[in-house]
Amino acid sequence: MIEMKNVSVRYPGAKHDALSEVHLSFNKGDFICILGKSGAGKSTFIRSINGLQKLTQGEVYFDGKQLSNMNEEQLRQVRLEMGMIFQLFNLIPRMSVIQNVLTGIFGYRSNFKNLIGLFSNKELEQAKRVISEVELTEMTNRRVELLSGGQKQRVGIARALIQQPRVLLGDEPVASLDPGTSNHIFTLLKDMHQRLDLLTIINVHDIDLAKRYATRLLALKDGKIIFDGPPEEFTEKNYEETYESHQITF
Ligand SMILES: Nc1ncnc2c1ncn2[C@@H]1O[C@H](COP(=O)(O)OP(=O)(O)OP(=O)(O)O)[C@@H](O)[C@H]1O
Repeated sequence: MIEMKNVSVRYPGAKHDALSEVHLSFNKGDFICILGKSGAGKSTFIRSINGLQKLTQGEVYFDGKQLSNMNEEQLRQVRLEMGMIFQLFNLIPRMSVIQNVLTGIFGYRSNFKNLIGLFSNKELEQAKRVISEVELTEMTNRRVELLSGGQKQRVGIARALIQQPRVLLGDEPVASLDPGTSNHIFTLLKDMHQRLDLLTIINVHDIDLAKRYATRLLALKDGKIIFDGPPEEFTEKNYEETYESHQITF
């Protein structure tokens, strides 16, 4: 479904690659968690998958089609098939839950309809359905700035789901949440993943969460993949290698 061939990213002026020679493929049904300490390249990795990040080298393919050969319209279509959730939710605070969720289908509609906020009954029904799937029906018309962090992230998930994606990407979606709420969000994500038969790829700091939910773990260090396998094979030694801190001498 997604293939990364020899992918590297180096930011302008940087001495090292943020992502270095990554060769991987992902299939429907994989629930992948990406581990790595701060700066390891996790966000760069996620953004490379949906074409948000320009590559320095290599190629990403979605259903066999090369992202770098696509025009803006084709890339927009690909991004509609890849829902994304974020650490800081990326919601519009003064708008209601349902208004935020409906922004998820802006990519399918004309700018004019988006501008005047004209939605069909079918679109409103779709929005209500995904809001109920994330258990927020009672909050449908509440402004999102009045919600808790966990509720905001559930709005973020509903906004991704209304796109009817085949791939769900998460860039540290629980990093701002407490452990109980993080666990609830992951339960919800795993449930969606199985019900909709998605490919899910999520960056996560918390190794316990990753081990509990992932079917496949990836660990990144200095932009390189240093582990790729089932969670039960991720050993203490792998952990130390992934999170090893560099000694700073003064
Ligand atoms: N826009 C940018 N311009 C220059 N350097 C960047 C940019 N974004 C990231 N980097 C650098 O690239 C490397 C990888 O960053 P990235 O954000 O992908 O890591 P990360 O693992 O997601 O970190 P964190 O967990 O702190 O979010 C880091 O050294 C970072 O400083």
